Amino acid sequence: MTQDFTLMSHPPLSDQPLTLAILGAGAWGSALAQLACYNGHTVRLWSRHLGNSLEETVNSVDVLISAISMRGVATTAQQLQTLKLPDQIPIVTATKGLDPDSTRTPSQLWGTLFPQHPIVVLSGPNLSAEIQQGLPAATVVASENLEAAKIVQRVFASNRFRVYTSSDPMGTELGGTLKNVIAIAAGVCDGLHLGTNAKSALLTRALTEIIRIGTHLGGQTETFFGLSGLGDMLTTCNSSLSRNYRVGYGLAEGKTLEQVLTELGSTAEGVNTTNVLIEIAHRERIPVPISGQVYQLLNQQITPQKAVEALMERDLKPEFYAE
Ligand SMILES: NC(=O)C1=CN([C@@H]2O[C@H](COP(=O)(O)OP(=O)(O)OC[C@H]3O[C@@H](n4cnc5c(N)ncnc54)[C@H](O)[C@@H]3O)[C@@H](O)[C@H]2O)C=CC1
Ligand SMILES: O=C(CO)COP(=O)(O)O
Repeated sequence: MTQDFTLMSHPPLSDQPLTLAILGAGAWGSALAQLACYNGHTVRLWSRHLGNSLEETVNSVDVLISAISMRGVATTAQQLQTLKLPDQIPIVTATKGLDPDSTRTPSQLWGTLFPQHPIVVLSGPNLSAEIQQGLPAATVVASENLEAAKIVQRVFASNRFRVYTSSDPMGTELGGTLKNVIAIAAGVCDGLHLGTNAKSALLTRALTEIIRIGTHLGGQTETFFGLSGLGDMLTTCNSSLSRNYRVGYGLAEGKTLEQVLTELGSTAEGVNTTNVLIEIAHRERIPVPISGQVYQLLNQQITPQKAVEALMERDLKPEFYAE
């Protein structure tokens, strides 16, 4: 049994109504389903908890969208490989995380398992609760296959959701992924009441750190100044709607990580992303001072106050220098 969604729709900006499969019926999958239904598309929503058939869900769809948490991406993609996907349909990944086993991004996982399909990354400053309320927002759809990105752009674009295309999937994906680590740091900063100057310093230096890692891994510098980079960082680091921000805030209040995650009861990708990022940074010798302190904090190696001290007392240097 598959679940077909039809909510109140408005005249679509897309050329014709399509049938979409959305995998993951959590906060983000549901918000994406609402946006697609608003444009008159038929949405089949699948999750392991709904108990519906994955095979029936993907049968004859025009676009497949994954909004599964990182921990479910590899197994779900492997499960899909055993089924028949319609030829060459775009696969859209909206997950913001890094795979702990391979240290790869979701789009890399999908691309390896489905080489015949164009892979499109969807990422931007998109707190699902605001989108579900119908508030205006913008996002980026990025792919090496620009035609596929344009199809996805038309699927979601409306008077409440502005969608830009990009030809830099890696940069677009990493911006949304790495800012979750920084959102934890921003939550700590606000939870300790360090003030506006400290927060601006943190976010500005964090953007430099994200660009250093992101370009090393293949993203383009300019992408990190766009919606999926700086844009998403500003949203997530300034909103108590962000679960990653709430993790940092809770730790600053003296709660344990376990306590914070239990209270949250939902996905905070930044915790796993920090651990995987530090593994990559050690392996590739990339300096990541802010993420390094978040790592120590999450792994109970340092207190929030000591993490701030450690960042303030680093070696003095010019603001901009060549690596
Ligand atoms: N909530 C938001 O505002 C946004 C979330 N995202 C990203 O979307 C992804 C999902 O986030 P949410 O929907 O908020 O999380 P959620 O916790 O509300 O939902 C997670 C979904 O993933 C599924 N899932 C988890 N483990 C699985 C497994 N092992 N196998 C199969 N399915 C599994 C769950 O059943 C659920 O449908 C995350 O990577 C998040 O960073 C991106 C943009 C906005
Ligand atoms: O990615 C998000 C907003 O763009 C959602 O942030 P959280 O996962 O921290 O809630």
